[in-house]
Amino acid sequence: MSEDDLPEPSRSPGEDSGSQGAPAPEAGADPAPEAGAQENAGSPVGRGLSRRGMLALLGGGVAGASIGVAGTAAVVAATGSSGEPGAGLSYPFAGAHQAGIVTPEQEHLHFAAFDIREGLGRDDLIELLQDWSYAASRITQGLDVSARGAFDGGPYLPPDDTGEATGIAPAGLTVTIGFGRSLFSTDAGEDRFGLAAQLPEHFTELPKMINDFIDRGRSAGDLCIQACANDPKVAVHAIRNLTRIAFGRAQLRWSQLGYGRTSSTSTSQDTPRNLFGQKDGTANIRAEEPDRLEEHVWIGESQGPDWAVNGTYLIARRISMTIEVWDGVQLGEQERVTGRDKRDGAPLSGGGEFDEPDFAATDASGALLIDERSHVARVHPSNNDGIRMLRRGYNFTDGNDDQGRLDAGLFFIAFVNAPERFSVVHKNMARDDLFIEYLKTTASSVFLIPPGVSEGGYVGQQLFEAG
Ligand SMILES: C=CC1=C(C)c2cc3[nH]c(cc4nc(cc5[nH]c(cc1n2)c(C)c5CCC(=O)O)C(CCC(=O)O)=C4C)c(C)c3C=C
Ligand SMILES: [Fe+2]
Repeated sequence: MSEDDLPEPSRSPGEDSGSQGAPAPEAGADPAPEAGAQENAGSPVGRGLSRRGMLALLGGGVAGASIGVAGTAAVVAATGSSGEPGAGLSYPFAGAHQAGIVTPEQEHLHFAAFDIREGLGRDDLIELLQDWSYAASRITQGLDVSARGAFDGGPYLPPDDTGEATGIAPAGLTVTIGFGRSLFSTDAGEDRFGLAAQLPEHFTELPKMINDFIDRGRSAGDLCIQACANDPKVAVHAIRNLTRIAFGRAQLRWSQLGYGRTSSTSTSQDTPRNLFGQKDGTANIRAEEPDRLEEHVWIGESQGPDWAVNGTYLIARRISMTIEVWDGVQLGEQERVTGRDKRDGAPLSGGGEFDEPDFAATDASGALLIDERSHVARVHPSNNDGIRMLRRGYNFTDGNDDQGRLDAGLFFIAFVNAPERFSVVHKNMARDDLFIEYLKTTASSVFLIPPGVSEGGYVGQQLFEAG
């Protein structure tokens, strides 16, 4: 992918030849009045980073350093040269919905939540979202975060881009940006960004569940970024560089790495296995099911508000799985708990993997073939007012405890058009799902994922234009 394949970039101060001869801004100086309102300001691809974004890449305080360097070369991270699966694959950043939801689920995740720095206001938030949109529109196409990138900023400045994705990007990278409830109103009721009136009525928190041991430091946040890619380094590069751009404006609150998808979001994908060895994602909503997506995933006009239509809610739950306990459980019991055959993922009522479970089917003695307390029975739409969700989770393994047990599990991600609908299913699961014995939830978050970015827009623009 060459930079020439992208819409003509506009020239932002100090970023390329357009700034030749311009006075070098002093690092740490307030942005010029016009900063953030650069030429072609509508286009995330064409905008360029704000002056503050560029300063952040310099480390936020290189006293006296000039950033008015004329850099003429477009820096391009070569695509598809590593031989990694999907290395040359790219998904557009712009669209009706954000990428990273129905996009065929990639193999690796780096998820991050951020808090906006105290004292910052609405314009600062908008500028950050513009900078993130600009950088995301580049890195998802295999480019460096800025035109100067990893190598063309000259020998006397830290490079704009950290460089580790060069040669392996974009690897199917998607960057999905979301808003926490605290962005609209803090727990103390503070309206830091003049957004309280825009808080959607459906944007509720999840109730506490049985087996919830929630670490607040690993939950929630003002903003989130979900970076998914088919190469782990590309996903980490995305979060690392977007975090750098946010320096001085938003601070990383928590982050989670995930490996090996635990779902399928397209009919083109095989069903993967989770750390319990189960086929996971069989009955998921897929990109090829537009009616189900409209009904269960995308925020519709009747749900609103208008600015959020075509967006969705992301539920993230870090669920530790007691894998050593599970590993000692007999195969037949493991299957009873799940309600599906472990080898082929078929429901215990019979048929193949993709056949619907028959919860009324019995054996010769009259016993139900699928236990009423099995996971599949508890979470099935027929037991939950027809509610479905789009699951997009990942495995995690974060070391071990002092008894030698792995700290491993499922970083569960689901997209629904109202958190309350997720809670209905979740309550049913928490109440008497046989699975609960093997699970412990250590973090829980809800983020609103605003609709997609139009050519010429930035993530969340609809919200800020709404009032
Ligand atoms: C409340 C939402 C859910 C949580 C939390 C959850 C955790 C969880 N699930 C598995 C493993 C499997 N889940 C499966 C199906 C399935 N799970 C949910 C919801 C939650 N799971 C739904 C809605 C469904 C689909 C139900 C249906 O329509 O049939 C399956 C079966 C295969 C599949 O369809 O994907 C497995 C296996 C784990 C390990 C886990 C927490 C660690
Ligand atoms: Fe499940």
